[in-house]
Amino acid sequence: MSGHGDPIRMTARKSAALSGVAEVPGDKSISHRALILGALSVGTTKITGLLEGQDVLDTAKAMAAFGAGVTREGAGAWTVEGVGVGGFAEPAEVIDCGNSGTGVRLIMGAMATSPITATFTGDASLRKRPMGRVTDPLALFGARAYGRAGGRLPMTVVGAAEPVPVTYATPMASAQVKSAVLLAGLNAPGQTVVIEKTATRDHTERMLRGFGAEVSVEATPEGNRITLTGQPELRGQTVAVPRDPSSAAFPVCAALIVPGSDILVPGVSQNPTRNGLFLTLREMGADISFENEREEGGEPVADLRVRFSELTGIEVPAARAASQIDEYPVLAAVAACARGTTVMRGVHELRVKESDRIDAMARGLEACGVTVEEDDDTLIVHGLGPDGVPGGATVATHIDHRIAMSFLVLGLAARAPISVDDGSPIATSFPVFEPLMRGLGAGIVREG
Ligand SMILES: O=C(O)C1=C[C@@H](OP(=O)(O)O)[C@@H](O)[C@H](O)C1
Ligand SMILES: C=C(OP(=O)(O)O)C(=O)O
Repeated sequence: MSGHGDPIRMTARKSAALSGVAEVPGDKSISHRALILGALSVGTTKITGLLEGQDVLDTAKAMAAFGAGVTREGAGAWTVEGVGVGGFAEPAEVIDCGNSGTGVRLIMGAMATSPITATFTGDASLRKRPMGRVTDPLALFGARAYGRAGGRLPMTVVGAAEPVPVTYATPMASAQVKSAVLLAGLNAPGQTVVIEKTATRDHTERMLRGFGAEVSVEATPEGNRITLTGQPELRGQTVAVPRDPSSAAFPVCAALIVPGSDILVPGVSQNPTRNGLFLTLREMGADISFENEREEGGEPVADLRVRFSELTGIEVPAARAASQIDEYPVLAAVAACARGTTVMRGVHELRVKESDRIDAMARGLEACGVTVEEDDDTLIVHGLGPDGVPGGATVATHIDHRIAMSFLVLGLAARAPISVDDGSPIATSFPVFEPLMRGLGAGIVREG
């Protein structure tokens, strides 16, 4: 949906201890991929636990527009009748990916090596985000892209009629770029290779293998070298989507900063390409125990028992950035409640998310009475300790779900309430955020 609806003003007030079980919904990254790989397979893919957030619903609609049969059978239960690699039909309508960078970039990759043309758009946030990072490598396969200045949406991609395989070293740590190249490589003859200096989330590689593609990963001095053999026959699968660790971050962080809290967050991914935040929080002194470690939906998971903790600021290494890239906003909120300074380095990529997240967090924290320093690639938060954050501000969320949720979490621990000007984007990734947080005892309300 490119139409961004009426803003929803929301407020969080200082909370009594949080308690209970926080069952967060399905992983957003895996949900997008389940739909796309299902569409590129022969036969039926049955998905359970699909995240029914707007980002993923927009991808489901897009897969139907490219010719797949996409049906909702029940809550989180979907089936996809695939068209096979190279089987995408030309969509008769503009593909609207709403707020989703993952959706648009992966779908561009998936269609770029078929002889079809598609036009993509999104909401006001997505239309500001750079697409050249994906269309540059797609051009090497023979695809062409025509967008607005700076490689912005709306953009038309003309797929390659005779695609050639590509070897591409990603210039930035981005699972979306890596995934777009691998998905394009599916319909190119021969081997497509992606080299990534820093490992990013590896769901595409894992799931491609699960759907029957040949994918190998080799550690080299230049980083991981991922090789895909083109033109496989992908076969429909059963996919049980595990819970989203990026959503789990919000109740986990809320429990850490609200005194007396003690909660359980089951089934949180321990995939090393996704678990950076939990390592960082432990280094800050967080009381988090990892119980019942097991595998769910092909991902290593654990139940997290989280208790309120007196936290200390740390230096978060740049090397960890990719494994917690979406968690920096809520980490910055937690850092405000820690004693001492938290230095987050290597975070430049945050500037090209749904908003410029370094700027959005810095301005919002300042409005709440927290001292912040930033440069292009660094965010530094001077913590005020538990019960030290004044709050009492309304923060601009810039159509960014993670900024909205981060400040609502901070409002649970601040001295005076914190409001966000628009909480509606929360529905893109975590549609049950409000009832889930209220179920733990958090005072989060809609205004007006
Ligand atoms: O591949 C994915 O599913 C994602 C990759 C990350 O983006 P980048 O590839 O831009 O780092 C992340 O921020 C996004 O929420 C989901
Ligand atoms: C960056 C995010 O998503 P996307 O890039 O898919 O819009 C996110 O969910 O934090």
